[in-house]
Amino acid sequence: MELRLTNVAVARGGVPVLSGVSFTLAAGKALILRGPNGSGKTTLLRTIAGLQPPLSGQIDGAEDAVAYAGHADGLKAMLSVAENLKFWAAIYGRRDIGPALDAYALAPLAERLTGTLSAGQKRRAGLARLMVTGRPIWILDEPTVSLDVDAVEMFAKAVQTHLAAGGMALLATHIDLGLAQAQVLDVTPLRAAPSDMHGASDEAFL
Ligand SMILES: Nc1ncnc2c1ncn2[C@@H]1O[C@H](COP(=O)(O)OP(=O)(O)OP(=O)(O)O)[C@@H](O)[C@H]1O
Repeated sequence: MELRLTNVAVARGGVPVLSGVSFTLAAGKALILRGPNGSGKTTLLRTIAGLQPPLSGQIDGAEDAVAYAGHADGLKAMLSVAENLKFWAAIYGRRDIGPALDAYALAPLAERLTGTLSAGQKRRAGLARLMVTGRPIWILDEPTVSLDVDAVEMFAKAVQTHLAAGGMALLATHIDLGLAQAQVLDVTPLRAAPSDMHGASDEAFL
């Protein structure tokens, strides 16, 4: 199994931000997107995750294979950590949340409402979500925001374990996670967009 992008172009707010993106990600491999703020990393990741269509080009291997962790943690504030993880596991027809709790040292917080967690604790619970999905391709947008040094290590270990089991990871991050298997893709924006983008938005809720 592999993820393949062929000549993909993406837009945000109706304005093209990236074009000509091609790569292949094989089982056990990671790809790190690098580029300045606003260069289109999030837009590309959202497109691969199926949250918006590409402008043009071909994306193969993503359908039913992707678990996405964007800027939001994807947690229900009024559910506990364990309830959130069980909810996500159930969506993907799974039950076991033990390894995810262990990987992110969440057992002591398992019964806490996620709305009462610190930012870093929430982020750990949000990342643990990916593990319970059983999906092979993890798509992660700035996953280490709010994480302390120990939590970054937990995350790097979780990704390494996922890759070692034949999974794949696509990450927008500026942190060195020590992923020996990682390729780096430098994202170059088509043009400086802000002046073109007055009032344009493709989000239902901002
Ligand atoms: N909801 C939106 N509606 C319209 N335009 C948007 C929206 N979100 C982002 N943009 C614009 O799209 C372009 C690409 O943004 P994107 O978030 O993909 O960049 P990024 O590389 O992920 O940036 P960062 O490193 O700051 O997270 C930017 O010019 C941005 O201002």
